Amino acid sequence: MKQFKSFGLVVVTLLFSVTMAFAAKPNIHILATGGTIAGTGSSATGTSYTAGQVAISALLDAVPEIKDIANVTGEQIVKIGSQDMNDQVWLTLAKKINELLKRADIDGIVITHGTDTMEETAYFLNLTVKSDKPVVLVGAMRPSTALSADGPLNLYNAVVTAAAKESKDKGVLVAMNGLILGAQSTVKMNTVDVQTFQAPNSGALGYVLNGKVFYNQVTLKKHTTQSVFDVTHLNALPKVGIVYSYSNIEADMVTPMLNNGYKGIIHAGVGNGNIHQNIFPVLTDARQKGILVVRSSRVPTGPTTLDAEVDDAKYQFVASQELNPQKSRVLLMLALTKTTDWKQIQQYFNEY
Ligand SMILES: NC(=O)C[C@H](N)C(=O)O
Repeated sequence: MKQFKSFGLVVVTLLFSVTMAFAAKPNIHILATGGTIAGTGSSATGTSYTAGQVAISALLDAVPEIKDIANVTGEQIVKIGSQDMNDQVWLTLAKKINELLKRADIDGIVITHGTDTMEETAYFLNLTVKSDKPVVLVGAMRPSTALSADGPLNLYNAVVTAAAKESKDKGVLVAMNGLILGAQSTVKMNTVDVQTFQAPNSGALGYVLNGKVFYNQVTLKKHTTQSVFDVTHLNALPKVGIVYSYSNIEADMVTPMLNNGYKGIIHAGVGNGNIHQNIFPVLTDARQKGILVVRSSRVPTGPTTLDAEVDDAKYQFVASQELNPQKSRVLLMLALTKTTDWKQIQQYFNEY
């Protein structure tokens, strides 16, 4: 009888600790979109491969250690190279994440994503997710079949980041090659290197080491719960395009944008967002037609500032501050869902 009692006690204790261990682990949901992290190639050493081939379940099976840090569930949203990313996927992701994060049984989200447009998706979600729970994007520069594929450790680090209490209210994050970067400041800086994601204007927010996160700074830009942008009832985004400037650019590169439904033009200018005299009149015509014009720069670092060589107030142009052209496009699309007032839009560019 005594033996039976102590056996019962052991079983209860075991059950309790298993339940506690399970309960103590955060619940992380993975949304998979494809990219090189899910890419396969015919050779382990070559550079040619196809992105977005492997399902999320197989990616997770490759990193069983993830189960030690979180209870992970996952679903496939799309299976694409992120060069094919589009507004519909962004809207789907934002709406889905907002629904998922309302649930008490989900503590954070990881999105597997191609690196080509990761910074844009991250910034779009940074402005449209309405929760302070961690949302972390992750990808890889080498396909899953490569020697020293970077995907498995990146995925592990992304789950560590999403599962960490310290990641709360930091805005949408990118976890790549050991760094934790903020969506607003991170940029893909190298076409092939695994250390491609950097924040050239302000630096990384922190890093992941040995399964733990370490933060050194936070962003002062508005994001997630402070953002005024809401996609709940949106099924499309205003059409905004980018014009890349260069020596001798001619007006006919820009004029088609005045008659094809564009609500906004991002000018990737030279230097501090300067505009060639050949296209300056086209951009002032755009303003006459009510099309918003944002001056950004093709220079990779530094802000595009108000009233440097261009009198923005005179022409009713907006200066992009530290946003590069592709992120300026994201903010202008969302800004245009609220207003066409260039002064208000300039305010958004100052704050976000
Ligand atoms: N490294 C990558 O993920 C590149 C790939 N083209 C993508 O963005 O999907």
